[in-house]
Amino acid sequence: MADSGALPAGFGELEVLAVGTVLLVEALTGLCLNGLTILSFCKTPELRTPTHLLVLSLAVADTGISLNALVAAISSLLRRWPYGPDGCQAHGFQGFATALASICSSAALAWGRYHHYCTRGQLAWNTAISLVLCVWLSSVFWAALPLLGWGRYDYEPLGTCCTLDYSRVDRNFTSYLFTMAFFNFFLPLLITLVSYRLMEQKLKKPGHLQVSTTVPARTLLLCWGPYALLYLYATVADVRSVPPKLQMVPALIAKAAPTINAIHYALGGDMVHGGLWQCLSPQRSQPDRAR
Ligand SMILES: CC1=C(/C=C/C(C)=C/C=C/C(C)=C/C=O)C(C)(C)CCC1
Repeated sequence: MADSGALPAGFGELEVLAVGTVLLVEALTGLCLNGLTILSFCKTPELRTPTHLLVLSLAVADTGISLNALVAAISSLLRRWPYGPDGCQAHGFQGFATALASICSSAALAWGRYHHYCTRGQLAWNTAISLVLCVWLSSVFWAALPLLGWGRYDYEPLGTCCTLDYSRVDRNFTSYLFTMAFFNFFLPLLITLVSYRLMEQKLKKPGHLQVSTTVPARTLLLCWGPYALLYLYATVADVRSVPPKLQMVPALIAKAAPTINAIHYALGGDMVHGGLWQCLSPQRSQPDRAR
């Protein structure tokens, strides 16, 4: 359906509408919640701490995923991809870069919190800025490689969004997939798991930790695990045996990550409570600066 407007193989009229609607809801909630997080950071000087810079990086990345989902939602509802093959490459690159930045920002934040809670010194601005730069430069680097010929972007089965193509499994695809997944999924997941485990061990006393130690790793696994499974499956078996509708499920699950992250890191923490609401009602108490 990329340009034609005809229904893609394996999808009915109602299913295309359902995918478009789910994507639209995910995109709009992700944009609103992460926009609120970014606004809180910009409007409240008390929130401008190195640890919150990592939350900001995550919110910016998640806004990028939500914008990507919005484009996919609109073209699904239009039932065609109006931006041509170059638009598909740009959409794949933008989606991939922001998705990888989101995964790596979660890991950076886990490490930042470990540093904050378990070592004596506060996280320094230099360290936080270097971490954010590393996250974004490495995400852009890995997302640019398919444009340069290592891996490639193509339409997802619905034909209304683009991502790393897994329909042609060759050495080029497998080598890119495993290297990229190692640096952008397994390593960040390991850093997240180890950081929160160490925090738990070090601060065993209840009430010491104001952050959940299990939600971040679970969110990474839940939101990006299905993609990892689909791509892994594509390397060992014929992916055409997976119904196209089922192939769209990981994309829909992953695009819920911006909403889950915003609820957990910003709305559940002091970012929005202490930030935006404080802007609106200045008589409120100052937020906990350290978290
Ligand atoms: C491939 C792959 C990964 C990344 C998937 C991404 C980043 C998908 C982004 C898709 C988008 C944004 C689609 C837009 O329509 C992981 C999780 C690192 C693990 C290994 C397999």
